[in-house]
Amino acid sequence: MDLQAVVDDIAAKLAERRGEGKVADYIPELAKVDPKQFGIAITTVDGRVFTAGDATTPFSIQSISKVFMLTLALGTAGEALWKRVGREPSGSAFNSIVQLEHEHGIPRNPFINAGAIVVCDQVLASYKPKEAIGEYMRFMRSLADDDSLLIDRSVAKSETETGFRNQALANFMRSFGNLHHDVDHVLGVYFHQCALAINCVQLSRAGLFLAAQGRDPISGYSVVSAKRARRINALMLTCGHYDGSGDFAFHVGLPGKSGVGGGILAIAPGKASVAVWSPGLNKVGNSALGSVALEMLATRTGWSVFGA
Ligand SMILES: NC(=O)CC[C@H](N)C(=O)O
Repeated sequence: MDLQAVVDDIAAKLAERRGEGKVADYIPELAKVDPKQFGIAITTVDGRVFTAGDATTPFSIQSISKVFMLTLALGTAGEALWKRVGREPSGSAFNSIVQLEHEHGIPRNPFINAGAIVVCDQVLASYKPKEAIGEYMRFMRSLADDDSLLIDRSVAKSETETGFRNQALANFMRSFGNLHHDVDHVLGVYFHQCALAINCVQLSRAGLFLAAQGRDPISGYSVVSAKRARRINALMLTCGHYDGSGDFAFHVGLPGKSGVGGGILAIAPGKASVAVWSPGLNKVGNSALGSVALEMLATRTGWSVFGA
């Protein structure tokens, strides 16, 4: 299959739809991003890279970071993490608080904000806040095979100043005893992980271990066990798009994780890691054109985990 022709065709077909959706504006710094951008990058398990559009323009990783922080937290806490966070789709918005009261401060899954905040708290059991961010950056640079990755401090600051909802979630969980560290420290780590600037090429490279049974097929480095990679993919499939997870499985059929920066990481197990980016979001907070692009890709490649 000519994957370069596939991504070129997707970018060409979506050219006139650039700007669809609504850029996240609850984080003031993200509201400044030009919505008419679109990029796609595929890194295959045999190390080939195919790109089209704005594939090397950096964007804010936002919630896609939750996949990588979860990987780090499972590395330090192992299965004990699952006592503090569930593995069920929430059927609610990414920043919802409603289930937390009924479920005694235990978030539904690690990919909604409440769950990701618990994951940060878990990482702080092993590292001081600055070290936790340092460890995350070391991990991301090594996975992306790119030492130039940086956190966008203006995005982190913007979210620190306006993250009232996340503060509410963190304080609420603390009241149930499911947050063990200082709320400001936990959120400091969370906001900085979300503020990582990354482009489609770097992101598709960073996710490659999930397409290759936990092992980076290019460096040969074992990131996680095959079982853990499979389980992270399962969580991405069921919970990676919040209240749009069912629809994403229906249309695309790949484990995926979205972020309000407009990026989506999708994993085609045994085949490739794919990153798409377009800042305009649909009503559940997932990239509008990014979702369409991945549906086109899945249709053209037959890569859906549910069959061609
Ligand atoms: N869905 C997202 O990407 C949300 C991440 C964002 N940093 C927040 O906490 O609101």
